[in-house]
This record gives sequence, C-alpha cells and structure tokens, in this order.
Amino acid sequence: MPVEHRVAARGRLRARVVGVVAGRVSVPGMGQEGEGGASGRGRCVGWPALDERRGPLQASLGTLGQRLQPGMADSAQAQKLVYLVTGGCGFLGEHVVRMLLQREPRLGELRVFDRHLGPWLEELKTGPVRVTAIQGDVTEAHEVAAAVAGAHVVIHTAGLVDVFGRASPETIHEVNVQGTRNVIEACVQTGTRFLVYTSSMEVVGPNTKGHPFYRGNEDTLYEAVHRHPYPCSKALAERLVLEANGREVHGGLPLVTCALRPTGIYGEGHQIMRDFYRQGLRLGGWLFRAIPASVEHGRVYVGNVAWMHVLAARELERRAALMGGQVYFCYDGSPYKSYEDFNMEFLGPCGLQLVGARPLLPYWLLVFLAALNALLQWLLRPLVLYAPLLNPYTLAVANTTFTVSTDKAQRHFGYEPLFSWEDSRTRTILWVQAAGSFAQ
Ligand SMILES: NC(=O)C1=CN([C@@H]2O[C@H](COP(=O)(O)OP(=O)(O)OC[C@H]3O[C@@H](n4cnc5c(N)ncnc54)[C@H](O)[C@@H]3O)[C@@H](O)[C@H]2O)C=CC1
Ligand SMILES: C[C@@H](CO)CCC[C@@H](C)[C@H]1CC[C@H]2[C@@H]3[C@H](O)CC4=CC(=O)CC[C@]4(C)[C@H]3CC[C@]12C
Repeated sequence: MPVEHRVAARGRLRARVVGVVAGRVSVPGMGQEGEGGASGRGRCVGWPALDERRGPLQASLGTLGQRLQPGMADSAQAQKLVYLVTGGCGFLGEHVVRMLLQREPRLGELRVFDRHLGPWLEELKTGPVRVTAIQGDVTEAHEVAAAVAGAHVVIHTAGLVDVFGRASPETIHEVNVQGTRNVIEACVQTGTRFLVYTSSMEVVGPNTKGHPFYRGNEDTLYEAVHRHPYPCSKALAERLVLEANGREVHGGLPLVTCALRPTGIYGEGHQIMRDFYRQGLRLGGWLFRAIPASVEHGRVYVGNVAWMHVLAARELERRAALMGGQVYFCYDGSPYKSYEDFNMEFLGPCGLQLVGARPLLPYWLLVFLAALNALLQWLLRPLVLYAPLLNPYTLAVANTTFTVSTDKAQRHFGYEPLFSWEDSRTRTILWVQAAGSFAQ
C-alpha cells in the first residue's frame, strides 16, 4: 500500500502525495546546432488579449554551461534531477512519465501531478527512481507552487482537451491559461529553471477560414485565427510560456522555456480511437466515410511525442540559448492521410471496414448535421450533456488539410523518432484490440 500524506512544502497545500518508485535508462544521440527561429502567434477571436507588459520574447540567454545550478552538471556523477510532470496521468502524460523513467539517466525523483491519479502509478513501485504522485489542480496556484518547489525541470502537459463542448469556455480558459500561468509563476517563485510546455498544432490551425497547411513547418506563414475556446486557450498559454523565457527565477538565474506542438496524437490510451472502434463494432464492423481521402491530417505517435518531451527537457539546459523561447512541431514518420484513412490503419486490422471511396454524405449535409448537433447541445444543456464527436469545429478540423514537415527539433536538440511507423502501428493495433474487448 502506498503511504499517503500531506505535502508540507511551501505553505498551504491540499495536494495529496503518494510515494512510489521505478527504473531505467538509455542515451540517445545528438544532432547538429541549428538556427534561432520564429514562433507562430495566433489571434483568438472574442478572447482577451494577453497582458503584454513583459514585452517580446527573450530568446538569447547565453551559454547555460557557464551558469549551472547545483545538480545540473552534465556528467554521470551529477546530482540526480527532480522532474515534475503535470497532467502525468493523462494519455500523453503517462507516456511521458514512463519515458522519463526509461530514458532519463539523471532522473532522481519524478513527481507526477494530476487532478486524477491513475492506479497504474502503483506499478512504478520498484526501481531506483523515487516516484511521487501528487493529486492537485493546476488552477490552484498554491498546489502548483508546492509541487514545483525543488524541481529542476517541469514538463507541463496538463490541460483540458475539449473540442466537444463538454466544459465551458471559462473552464477551458481557467485550466489551460491560468493553469499555465500558475506553473510559470511557480517556477519563478521557487527557482525552477526549465519548463517544457505541451502546446498543440491547434495553436496554428486549421484556422477559421479552413486554409490548408500543407507540409508546413514552424516558419510557414499561416493566418492563425481561432474562435474555439480550446485552440484559443492553447495559443494564449503557449504565448505565456514563450514570453516567460528569460525571466529571472528565485536565485537570480533565467527561466528557459520551450513549447512542443503535437499534431493529432494517436497510440495506446487514445480514447477517441477506442470510441471509433466501439462505434464500428456496434455498426456491425462498418464505418462510413465522411471526409474526402484527399484531406490530409497530421498525426504523431504518442511514444514519439513523449520522447520529444524528454529530449527537449534534457537538452534545454545545455542548449538554452538555442532552444529558449522556441516552438517545435511534434512529428514522426507517420504517413500523411485523411483522419479516417489513418484510423483505418489500426481499425482495419481489428476487423472494421471503411465504407465508400468518397464521402457518403454531401458536405453541405454534414455541415447541417454538425450545426444541428451544436443547436441540440445548446438546447439540451439545462437537462443533459449532449456532446457528439461531430460539431462545426471538429468537422472543420477533420476537413482541412493540416500536415507538418519539419526538422527543427532534429537540428536543435537531436530529436529523431524513437518508434518507427511500423512499431507505432503495431503497438496501437494491439492496444485497440485489447481496449475494444473490454466493456462495450
Ligand atoms: N490529444 C491530442 O491529440 C493532443 C493533445 N495535446 C496537448 O497534450 C496535452 C495532453 O493531452 P492528452 O493527454 O491528450 O489529454 P488528457 O485529457 O488525456 O490528459 C490531460 C491530463 O491533464 C489532467 N488535468 C486536466 N485538468 C487538470 C487540472 N486542472 N489540474 C491538474 N491536472 C489536470 C487530466 O486529469 C489528464 O490526466 C494537453 O495539454 C493537450 O492540449 C496537443 C496536441 C494534440
Ligand atoms: C467528422 C467525423 C467523421 O468521422 C470525424 C471527427 C473527428 C474529430 C473528432 C477529430 C478530427 C481531428 C481531431 C483533432 C485533431 O487531431 C487535432 C487536435 C489537437 C489537440 O490538441 C487536441 C485534440 C484535437 C483537437 C483532435 C480532436 C478530435 C478531432 C477534432
């Protein structure tokens, strides 16, 4: 049984801590030095502008090696590091946690902070690394500050991922924007210097005009205009993180931040994939094409997203001047396909078939159905939560080409996908099969 106790660090704290443990290790190769680079700036229609008082991004920090904190020396003998992963029990967060345990040799303590702690944390009980599970809420500044205190690196992946209208826009803003602000302020107050933020491709697009983004990179010009609360919140939060780069933290050294922008993540734990599978099973093994095969939607395997987080976090120290204040799309070798055709890479081997070489319904009818769903959601809200997958926003995202092709992360911090497409596919298929066989 885990020992549960109250955290005493830094004042009032309601976060609950569960101590557990895990292990082990390998080291990746490094790539070439790269250039600086731009970060996309989104515009959120109908949302408040960010406080601009801190001015433009501060990307140039000097060589970090000259200003090492205790415990940050780059050698096998170095003091072990304390990592904090917010949202560490989510779909991506769990993979980040497991990846850190497997592939961060300097890991001394891993703090997993989440509103809902997963029972799988129990498995991490054996091994050389101390794992501390902290039940807490990123919107509670004091809980975040207590969790951050004493951490060397924070990977902030907690977020409210809702494009279906389950949560209110205010709640999405509170968790994604204020939660991120709390993480940044906690780093500043407690002297934590390295912050990796999980942003999203949605910060860039697809935009409200449905413009295609075809094999774009971090410097591709694109009109990033959002209306939906989720991409708005991610864009605002990303901006906060990037603008915080270079701020002086407690102890006088500069904060180093970067943001990673995954495209649509898939892999073990992907609930929407599991939902499509179950829906197909209910329909006798059939799914019906709604989106033209020619509309490409960028996807990335969760293990590679986790790996990119681990590498970025590790390299922020050595490459602060290059990486600080930068954004990186998360990409891998997953093929460019439509959302539905891509899902069939996994659902096909699980016995489902996608009916139709072309969409079975005309687009105008889908638009009508999506609008009807939105209306029903609004009408029924006082009585029941009606949140189907299809709404005007999800239709627009699924029906707009958005694909990424970039090597910026490779050039800046040596990222190469850890999992090949074949591995990613096989792992996902096995998970879908297992997940689908549980309760219908
Ligand atoms: N799923 C996707 O395709 C993509 C996700 N992202 C980003 O990746 C991050 C992780 O997303 P997923 O793993 O897909 O979502 P998820 O919902 O599985 O995980 C989010 C985690 O954050 C936790 N959380 C939510 N609100 C919290 C709060 N107030 N305090 C503490 N913890 C809280 C949740 O309990 C959950 O464990 C998010 O920031 C999301 O915006 C970015 C691009 C694509
Ligand atoms: C029209 C339907 C016919 O089958 C298909 C509807 C699919 C949608 C539910 C998904 C299509 C694209 C997805 C989003 C995309 O992958 C980008 C995302 C990034 C994030 O940061 C969060 C998740 C998401 C918005 C993702 C959500 C589900 C889709 C809209």
